[in-house]
Amino acid sequence: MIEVHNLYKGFNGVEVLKGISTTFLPGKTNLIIGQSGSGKTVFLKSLIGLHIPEQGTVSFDGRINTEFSQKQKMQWRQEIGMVFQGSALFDSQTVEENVMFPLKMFTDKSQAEMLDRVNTVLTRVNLDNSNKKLPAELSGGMQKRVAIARAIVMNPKYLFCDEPNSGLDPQTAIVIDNLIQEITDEYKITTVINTHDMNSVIEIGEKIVFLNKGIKAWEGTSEDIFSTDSEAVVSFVYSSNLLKKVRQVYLNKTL
Ligand SMILES: Nc1ncnc2c1ncn2[C@@H]1O[C@H](COP(=O)(O)OP(=O)(O)OP(=O)(O)O)[C@@H](O)[C@H]1O
Repeated sequence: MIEVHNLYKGFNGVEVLKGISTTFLPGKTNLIIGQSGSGKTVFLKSLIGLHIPEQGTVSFDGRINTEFSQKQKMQWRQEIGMVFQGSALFDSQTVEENVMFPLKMFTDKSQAEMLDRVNTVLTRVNLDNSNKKLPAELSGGMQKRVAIARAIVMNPKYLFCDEPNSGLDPQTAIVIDNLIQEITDEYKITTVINTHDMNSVIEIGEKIVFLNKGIKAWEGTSEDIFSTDSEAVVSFVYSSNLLKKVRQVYLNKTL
């Protein structure tokens, strides 16, 4: 389980995260949602140590990440897979080289062992026969698959995804969401996803944390979110006229 306690982070005296506490469920897909600028990326980066919080703690199965020794930090880094916004693949490297990168960096496996592992995860994300292609030769959805393969190649305990659907059409976005959900279930990973895609909330939100102006304004499940009366959540969730109408018809509630 990932436990966050009273997390504060700001820049140049301006607070962005204002005392966030929550837990992310083990072996589940946990979503962080909220409007643009609500602090989702800063929060995600603070969880994985790319931002150092001014106050508060993040613990991974009871281990507080800011208290790690150098050796423990290296170990913990290897337990984390990350899918960055926009995939963040190395443009000049092939699919195979991109996915092999963490293995080369963190392990002393032989080339044959690494290749075997790379092929296993590429098959898992349904990307056989693309080993020698460059990212530019792939569609956006295929690039996300490569990014997911790279994120799971080290068999991580925790998977963090920053807007994994950005730039994808709605149908491809659902396929990528489902892939992340399947991998989470299969490998029992604790997955944390930043998104503002309501389809993701419906499809894969086993736990949802809603941020509003750097504060955790609500948390619950994808079932609860459509019936909550929290004003901030309602105005985020029902931001489209179509959903406003659905709310009116099915829940007999107006905004
Ligand atoms: N390195 C930084 N230095 C200064 N301010 C920052 C930095 N990173 C983020 N911020 C500020 O923190 C606030 C929250 O940004 P953040 O990127 O976390 O929002 P977000 O919810 O992820 O938005 P989006 O959905 O558009 O990606 C913004 O006002 C942003 O300008």
